[in-house]
Amino acid sequence: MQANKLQLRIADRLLVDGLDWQIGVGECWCVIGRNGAGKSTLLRTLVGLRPAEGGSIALNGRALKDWPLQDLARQRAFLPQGRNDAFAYRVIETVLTARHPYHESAYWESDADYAVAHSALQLMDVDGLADRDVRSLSGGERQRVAIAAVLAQDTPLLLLDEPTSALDLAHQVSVMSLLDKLCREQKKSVVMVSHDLNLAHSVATHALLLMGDGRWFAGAVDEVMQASLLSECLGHPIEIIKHGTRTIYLAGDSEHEVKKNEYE
Ligand SMILES: Nc1ncnc2c1ncn2[C@@H]1O[C@H](COP(=O)(O)OP(=O)(O)OP(=O)(O)O)[C@@H](O)[C@H]1O
Repeated sequence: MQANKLQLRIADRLLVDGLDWQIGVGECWCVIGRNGAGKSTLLRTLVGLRPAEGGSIALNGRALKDWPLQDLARQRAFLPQGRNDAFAYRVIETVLTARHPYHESAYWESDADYAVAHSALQLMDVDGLADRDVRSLSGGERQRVAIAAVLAQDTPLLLLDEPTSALDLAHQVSVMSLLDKLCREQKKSVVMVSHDLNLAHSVATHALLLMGDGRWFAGAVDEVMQASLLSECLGHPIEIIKHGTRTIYLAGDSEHEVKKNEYE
């Protein structure tokens, strides 16, 4: 996926200005920024759920707006930030809806669709909940079912808005290692929003920093996830500690606050 001179605005605020960005095969991008910086707006624009205010987006060299919806649904899957379950669907049914892009004329899901859905639920450690009403799930269980649906859509590009929100520590780590595996072994591309710098750094190959005033920085994680840039981006001092091969990000002393959030 490629963004050219992308501009995003909401009301009188310029969120992203002139974004030139290429998401390559097998890359895992983490989008970082303060609350309200425009991360979800960017993901929703990349998915095609809202128009850009300027510039263009292309997928496999073809403008996003020129893709038929069914074809697009075979190329990219989206995990939005929140869910509101109005109806009493079973868990397996919510995951099976992700297989609709593959139904040409068939009305019912095939055995193969069930197999894909169950295997996605297993990967997320929620296969035992397949027959439960989604409205009865805990927040973390519901989030894992939603990620299972994204996996069952089986697309080369995954756009995930805070995939680890509501997950316990063990499941945060297992989701990150699964994303890492999907990128490395299956050459999927991932774009995820995360507020957890350590988790993001553990899996991301690249990072996009949204500064909240239209400016942005994109590049390989170690180029972009630097203390000074992150501190400015997040409006709070960030310290970096090297521990063996690991890089650990810590929130610094707030007495030395970097720059107040001007847009809240
Ligand atoms: N429909 C809308 N009407 C007015 N303002 C909106 C609308 N949608 C989004 N905004 C504003 O646009 C800004 C960007 O929102 P967005 O959801 O993209 O932020 P974010 O970076 O994802 O934040 P968070 O970290 O809190 O999820 C916010 O200030 C938000 O209040």
